[in-house]
Amino acid sequence: MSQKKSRKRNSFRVDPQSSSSDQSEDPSSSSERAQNQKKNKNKNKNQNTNNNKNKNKNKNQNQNKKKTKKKSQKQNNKKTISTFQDFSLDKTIIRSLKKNTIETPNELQKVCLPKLLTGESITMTSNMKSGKAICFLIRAVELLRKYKFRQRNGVGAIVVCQNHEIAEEVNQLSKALLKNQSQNCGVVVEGANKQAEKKKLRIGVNLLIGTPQRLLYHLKQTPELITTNLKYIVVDQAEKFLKAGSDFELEEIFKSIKNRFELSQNNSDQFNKLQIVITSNKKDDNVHQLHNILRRRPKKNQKEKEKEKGKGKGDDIYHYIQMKEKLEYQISENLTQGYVICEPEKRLLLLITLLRRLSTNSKIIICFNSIKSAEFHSEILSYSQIPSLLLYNKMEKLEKNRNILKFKTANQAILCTTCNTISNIKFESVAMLVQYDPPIDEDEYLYTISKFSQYNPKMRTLLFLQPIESHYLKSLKKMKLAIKEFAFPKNLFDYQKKLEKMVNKTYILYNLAREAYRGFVLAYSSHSRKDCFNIQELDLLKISKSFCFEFPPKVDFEKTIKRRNRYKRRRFLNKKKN
Ligand SMILES: Nc1ncnc2c1ncn2[C@@H]1O[C@H](COP(=O)(O)OP(=O)(O)OP(=O)(O)O)[C@@H](O)[C@H]1O
Repeated sequence: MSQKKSRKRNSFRVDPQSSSSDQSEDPSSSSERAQNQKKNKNKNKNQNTNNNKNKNKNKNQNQNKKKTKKKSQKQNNKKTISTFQDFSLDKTIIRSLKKNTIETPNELQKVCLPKLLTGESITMTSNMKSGKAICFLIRAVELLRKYKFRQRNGVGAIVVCQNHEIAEEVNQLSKALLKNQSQNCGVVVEGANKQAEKKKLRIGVNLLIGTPQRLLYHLKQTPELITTNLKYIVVDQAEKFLKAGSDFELEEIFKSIKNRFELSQNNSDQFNKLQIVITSNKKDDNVHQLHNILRRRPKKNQKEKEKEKGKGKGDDIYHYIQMKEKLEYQISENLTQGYVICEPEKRLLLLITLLRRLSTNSKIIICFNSIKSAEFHSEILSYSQIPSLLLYNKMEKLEKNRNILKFKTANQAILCTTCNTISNIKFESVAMLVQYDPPIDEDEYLYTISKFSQYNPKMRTLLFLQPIESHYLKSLKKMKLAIKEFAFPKNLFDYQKKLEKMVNKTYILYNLAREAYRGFVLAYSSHSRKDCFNIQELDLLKISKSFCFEFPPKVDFEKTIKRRNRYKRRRFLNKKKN
């Protein structure tokens, strides 16, 4: 019994190797053992396959879990980004956004802001007024805050705008966003006093907004302008630069910034670290390529490009975000759109005649292409006993609000303004919108008309065009707009000589007229639609008559235009050489 017990105990303890030694000792039980071994082997096999199956199951389960996690993360991201707090922006920025009635981010901002806030360079393409400026300005303010910029640190961010109207608009938005911050912003544009700008730059500007020529001037001629701490550059509405053929000015700006970095010893690599943001209202292949051109990357062979593609490194190290390809506007069917073709010298007389006939019991808005022009016309209308209100973005807030309220509550009123100013104000019961200077392009025309038709479906619109601007009309008609020609009135109010005398005698009026004339010509020369608005074809003698001058006054805009032409010629010759 003791032996049996010991065997039994051993059998529990024996390992597979020792069993082979047992076989040699007891051959009669070998067949049973072989069968057992087979069974064990089969069992092991089954166990292994089961294990493998379990492993695969686990793998699949893990993968599924990961997928569901990612999905839920994405869903969470979509769900969570509903307010500006979700971007973990500073409270002060959110407060100033709220003050400007910007409480929830729109679709574009939900996509672009996270990328901008992580310091990525991007190109944003989307419809007009879709919140691009707000998006890049939030990043600028956040960046200046983060690095605790002081005036002595100089410029931390630059925004390049195509014309002074856009620059002023961006400046207003930046001022609103920087209200609770210790950083400041400044604008440098053509037509403004250079010495005053230099003085401001000497004291220190953290967010610098400007038109390309004036920016270039200060980069080259103002050594007190500190750019060694620059972190961020924005090119706003890049398609307009390309349309106007002024992208070479952008290249020059980036070149001189690079030179400035190279001159300061410690910052030789800083140019490559710059965050560059490009915005565009239209999808354009050239806008897509602008990033590499501005970065001044050396051109690569086909082989090098293919090699990089294989490694997963493209030439494009920035994100291209396109929200909507086509602009969608809704224009009320009851809206009457019209245009009148008018010789330049008769524009003002036509406007006065029209207003005299129409202004009883109706509200009329007149859009001009520059603030100075709006100011002058408002003044000259009141001298001609047609009282009018004035409205522009740069105005003092109190006066601006007062004028908006006056116009909104009046039964009969005339408002002189610029296109950019009124685009975001809700005006109701307006009888007529007069576009004394045509909007920059068809899209802007459509945008303003559709905005107004929302609140004034039975309104009339009137576009003033000169005979040399017939191309503009063609492009409007291509968009299949129901725009018809209004007959030119036979008896114009004969007032020209009186007006000229009045302007000549009154010092304030004369200065206003001169500034308005200058503003008009500068705005005309910076038009992106060169096929429609060609400064070379503009008859300055006739135009000066519409500003109540007998002869064109002496103003220094020719210098800027000449300089621009010189740049273009040089660039054209360089291209030819290459
Ligand atoms: N999330 C938002 N909520 C409410 N209003 C907004 C929002 N984003 C922008 N806006 C308003 O829309 C208007 C247009 O915004 P913005 O100037 O940023 O657009 P944009 O796309 O840069 O226009 P542009 O076509 O002139 O380049 C501004 O008055 C701004 O206050």
